[in-house]
Amino acid sequence: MSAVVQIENIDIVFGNNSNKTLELMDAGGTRDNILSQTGDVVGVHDANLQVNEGEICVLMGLSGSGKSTLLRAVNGLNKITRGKCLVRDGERMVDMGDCDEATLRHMRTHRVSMVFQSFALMPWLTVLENVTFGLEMQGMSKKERTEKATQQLKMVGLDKWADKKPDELSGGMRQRVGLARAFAMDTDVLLMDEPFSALDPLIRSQLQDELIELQERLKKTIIFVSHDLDEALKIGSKIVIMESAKIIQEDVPEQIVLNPATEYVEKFVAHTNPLNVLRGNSLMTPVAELEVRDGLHIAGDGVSLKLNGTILDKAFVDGNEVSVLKWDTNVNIDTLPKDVVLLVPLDISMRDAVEIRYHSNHLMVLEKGGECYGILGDHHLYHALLGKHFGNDEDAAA
Ligand SMILES: Nc1ncnc2c1ncn2[C@@H]1O[C@H](COP(=O)(O)OP(=O)(O)OP(=O)(O)O)[C@@H](O)[C@H]1O
Repeated sequence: MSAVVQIENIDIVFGNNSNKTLELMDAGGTRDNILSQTGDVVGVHDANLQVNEGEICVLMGLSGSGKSTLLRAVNGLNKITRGKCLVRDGERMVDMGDCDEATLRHMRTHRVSMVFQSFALMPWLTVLENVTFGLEMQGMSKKERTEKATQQLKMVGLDKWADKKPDELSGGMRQRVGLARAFAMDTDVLLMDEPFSALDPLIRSQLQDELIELQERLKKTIIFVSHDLDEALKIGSKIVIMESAKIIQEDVPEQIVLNPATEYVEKFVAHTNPLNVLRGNSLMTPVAELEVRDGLHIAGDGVSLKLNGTILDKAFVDGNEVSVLKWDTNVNIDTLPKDVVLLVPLDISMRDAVEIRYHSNHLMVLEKGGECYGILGDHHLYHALLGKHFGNDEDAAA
């Protein structure tokens, strides 16, 4: 995978005694300790992070944990005290903390753009002019930039509002203009600092969906700051958790929920909705762990399975054979018959699994490439809903 942003051992210190502060940081001093000794605030402490092309990397953590400080290092808005923040510029990597003004300007106009929480629109310009503004800095002709901006406004459903001023728009619409402006710049990297947090939940969820959709089409590399884990899990392909200026966990969403690295992460995770994150393969009981009686695998809830090697041959409910039906996301769950055993994809989302179980009478068998991997029943789903899926809880086996 190719890195677009490569953060290497970054420390960011606010204050006038950075040499002394770095010494104290290296000696293991805490933030509070350092503040009282030097008066400096440690914004980021020894952060390492690689963000690859097409990823949405979400920086998550409590207020003051250093998310915005780290984000702002990527476009050179925050001075890096020590370490490197490399951003790809064609064939080379530019160190945003150690480049001349012209390079920094080039990077900000062509490689890295930013969407702010406060929208940061210019109130005296129209919606269209707000979007074309950055394109003018890129040296684009008037005709070209009007075309491009109109196209981006269309993408966020605001082309009819092009001539309005920002104060004639709602908060959600203004943030859409902010998104259109950032996407119009067509930079490889988009930095988004809590862009949706000022919006009400419905609009927020809608904009999250739109961002995911836009990203699928445009394949940008996005670094997104949020203090809402549900938002992070929904949009992030990678989650980075920060606490007290340090990165304490970096992983894919499902692993953050299944294996929180510390109590701090566990506290965040405890309040998330597992339906949106967990998948069948991390909840199931593997076929190998099922009891075998008289040549049948006992799946539980009255269901037993006859396997031919790893292939499901027959299914029985209370000793009577029932049909086996394959389900995938192209099949409408509402149309599924009730008295069948369903073969579902190994990585089925928990939301689909719960919905299937709501419509059918029996547990599911997880398959991939025709081979059976495990079973997923009520016990597994309740287990996850109750947050008992942390660690290696033995109780997970039905
Ligand atoms: N320009 C600055 N000057 C001095 N201290 C700063 C500056 N910017 C940030 N800090 C400090 O650095 C620490 C990290 O702040 P930062 O804004 O990165 O946190 P955050 O995780 O983004 O928080 P929030 O979710 O509240 O925005 C805080 O203690 C903050 O006070």
